[in-house]
Order: sequence, then C-alpha cells, then structure tokens
Amino acid sequence: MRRIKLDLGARSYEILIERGLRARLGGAIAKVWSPRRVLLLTDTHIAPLHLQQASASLTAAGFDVTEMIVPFGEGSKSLAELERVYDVMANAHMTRSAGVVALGGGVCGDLAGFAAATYMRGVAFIQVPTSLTAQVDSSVGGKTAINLGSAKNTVGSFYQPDLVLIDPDYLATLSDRYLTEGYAEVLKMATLTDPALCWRMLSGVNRADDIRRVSPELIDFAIHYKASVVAADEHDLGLRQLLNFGHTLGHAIELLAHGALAHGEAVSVGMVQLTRITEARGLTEPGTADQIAERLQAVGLPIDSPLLHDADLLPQILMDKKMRSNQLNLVVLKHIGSPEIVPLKRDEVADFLNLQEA
Ligand SMILES: NC(=O)c1ccc[n+]([C@@H]2O[C@H](COP(=O)([O-])OP(=O)(O)OC[C@H]3O[C@@H](n4cnc5c(N)ncnc54)[C@H](O)[C@@H]3O)[C@@H](O)[C@H]2O)c1
Ligand SMILES: O=C(O)C(=O)C[C@@H](O)[C@H](O)[C@H](O)COP(=O)(O)O
Ligand SMILES: [Zn+2]
Repeated sequence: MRRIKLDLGARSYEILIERGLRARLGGAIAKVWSPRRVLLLTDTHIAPLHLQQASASLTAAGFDVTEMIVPFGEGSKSLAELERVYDVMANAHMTRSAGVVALGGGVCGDLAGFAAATYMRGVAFIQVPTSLTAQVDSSVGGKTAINLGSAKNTVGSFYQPDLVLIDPDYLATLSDRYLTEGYAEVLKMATLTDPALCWRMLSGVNRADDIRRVSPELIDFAIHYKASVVAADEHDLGLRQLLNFGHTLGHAIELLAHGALAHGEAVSVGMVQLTRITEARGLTEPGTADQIAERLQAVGLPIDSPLLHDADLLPQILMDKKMRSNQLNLVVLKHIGSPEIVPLKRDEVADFLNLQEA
C-alpha cells in the first residue's frame, strides 16, 4: 500500500494506492467516515463490472448505500444529470451528514464531486477512480465541474475529497482506447517536470499493453507530482495552471467533437499543436513538438485534428478558465521539463494561435 498525503491544512487527505483495494473499499472508507447514508455514483459501463462489489463492501462496513448509475460519457457532466443526482439524494433523505462516493472515471468524479460540493451547501465526498485518467489526474486536487453547452467545466468548484482510493486492478476492464487516453495526461505531467525521469519512464511505452504493464509506476509518479502541485496552489492561481498544458486547444476541440474525441485525445492534439506554434515563434526549443509527438503517436494517440480549423474554435478558446480578465494564460514549454505561462491579451490570441477571427 502506498499512502500519499495531500497537504492542505484542514482539508488535507490521503491517497491510498493498492492492488486489490476494491475488495476493501468499505473498510478503508470507515476509517475516515462515521456510518452514514452514502450516494454511490457510477456509470452504465462500470456498473455491471464493479458496482456490486463496491456497494456490498460499503454496506458491510455499515453504510446505508443508495446506488446511482448515470449514462457513460461526457454528456453526463450536464445540468440535467446534476439535477437528477440532487433528486436521488433528496429522495433518499440525505442530509448534510451524508456522503458521496464517485466510482468511475473523470466524468463520474467531476459530476459526483460537484453534486457533493453543492447539495445542502456541501456534503462529504470520496473518490474511487476506475479509469487511468481518473487514477493519475482527476481524482486528486478537488476540481469538480459540469459543462455548459458553450464550454468545458464551466460550472464547478474546488472541493477536496476526504479520501482517494486507487486500485490499479480496476484498469483490467478498461478499454485500450481509454487506457491510452489517460496516458496523455501522464505524458503531459512528464513534460512539465524532470526530462530525464520523463523519458526514462516513458521510453519503453509503445503500445496499450505497455501502459497496462507500467501503470502502477505511472500512477505513482503522476499522483506524487499532482499532489505536490495542488498542495502549493490549490486554487489554480499560479503553479497549478501548468497542469493545463495542451488544454487550451484541447478543451476547445474536445467540445467541438461532441464526444468523438476523448479528453486525453484532445489534450494530446493540443500539446503537440501548441508546441509547434510556440517553436515557430521561437519560444520553445526546436524539436520539442516532435519529441512529444513521437511518444504520443507510439501509443496511437492523435496529434492533429480538422477541428483546429473550425470557425467556432476561437470563441471556445476565449471561454478558457485560464482567461483572467482580458488575458489568456497559455502554458508553453521552453523545453521538456521547463514550462512557463505566456500571458496573451484577448485580441492577441487569434494571431498567436494562427486562428481566423469569426
Ligand atoms: N477534475 C480534474 O482534475 C480532471 C482531470 C482530468 C480530466 N478530467 C475530466 O475527466 C473526464 C475524462 O475522464 P475519463 O477519461 O476517465 O472519462 P470517463 O469517465 O468517461 O471514462 C472513460 C470511459 O471508460 C469507462 N470506464 C471507466 N473506468 C472503467 C473500468 N474500470 N472498466 C471499464 N470501463 C471503464 C467509462 O464508462 C467511460 O466510458 C473529462 O470530463 C475531463 O474533463 C477532470
Ligand atoms: O487539476 C488541474 O488543475 C488540471 O488542470 C488537470 C486537467 O488535466 C483537467 O483536465 C482539469 O479539469 C482542467 O481544468 P480546467 O480548470 O481547465 O477546467
Ligand atoms: Zn485534463
């Protein structure tokens, strides 16, 4: 068992990583929560595979469990689905002493987390991530949100869980596509930090099977890194913004793709295409984009998309949460291991990114 503490003063919590932990979820949660009503939220793909075991384990540990299954996919990060979550909680007579457990990928975690943050002004929350994206990134750090039609993660909150329970064995049932998608977020973190570590860890990863094989190391690296960044800047005011590398273009094309591009696939395109632009502008060491592209393409991730030429791309980008007042904070790599924030005025964005004004 590896225990990583995310140090946030009164909101500190532990991230436990252990194979087989899924059989003991209830016991692990009972060390943090007193007996209470619990909403156990998952999606339609995960429910037939893992819900029964999780629910039984929580019940055996003394929790009064209400299960909720949302449709799989990004569409569930919506106001309509959020309202359904509130209804299920209210119908189960959940009070402020209830708890919400997210069993799933980033979609379940982001939706359940925001419901927990807002139901009765906030009830306790625990993350049990089942996808690689969630095990390396979304379950840690407390960003919770739903989408509005016009932009990703527009309505949300910073709301830390009380505990994160990561069992890498959940990944056995995850498809190669979603495993690979999660790897894009690991590669993102690797490019932001130590280049030697980055390439040592990633050089042997050339297929989905390789990602599966090294996933415990990837999870370990990513969670340590992310926890350290969040501990230093919980509310995304400075250092944490670096975790958005590739997301300015990525979030925009993810939304425009209407489900055809997974989050990590869009981020993969975003990292490479932005780095090509910043290389051409002399901000990034030549060859950096090719280096990143080579690692992403090795596992079959996309590095380009026709949506980069969509007329709606610029309006999407200008909805980015790295937009502060009249300024977009763009995350740029000087070279691998050396990111920086480049502030752009609103009216400089189109030109900098070689986009047409609508
Ligand atoms: N809050 C954050 O810090 C943060 C970080 C990264 C991504 N995100 C968000 O997370 C979402 C992407 O997360 P994701 O890639 O996990 O998407 P997801 O939750 O849609 O999961 C991907 C697919 O895998 C399935 N799945 C998950 N675990 C499984 C398992 N063990 N076995 C079989 N199938 C399984 C899901 O049903 C889904 O179809 C996006 O909405 C993104 O914006 C949030
Ligand atoms: O935790 C963070 O901070 C991140 O930026 C992680 C990202 O991978 C993630 O996609 C996040 O949801 C994006 O945040 P947003 O503030 O741009 O919505
Ligand atoms: Zn992301």
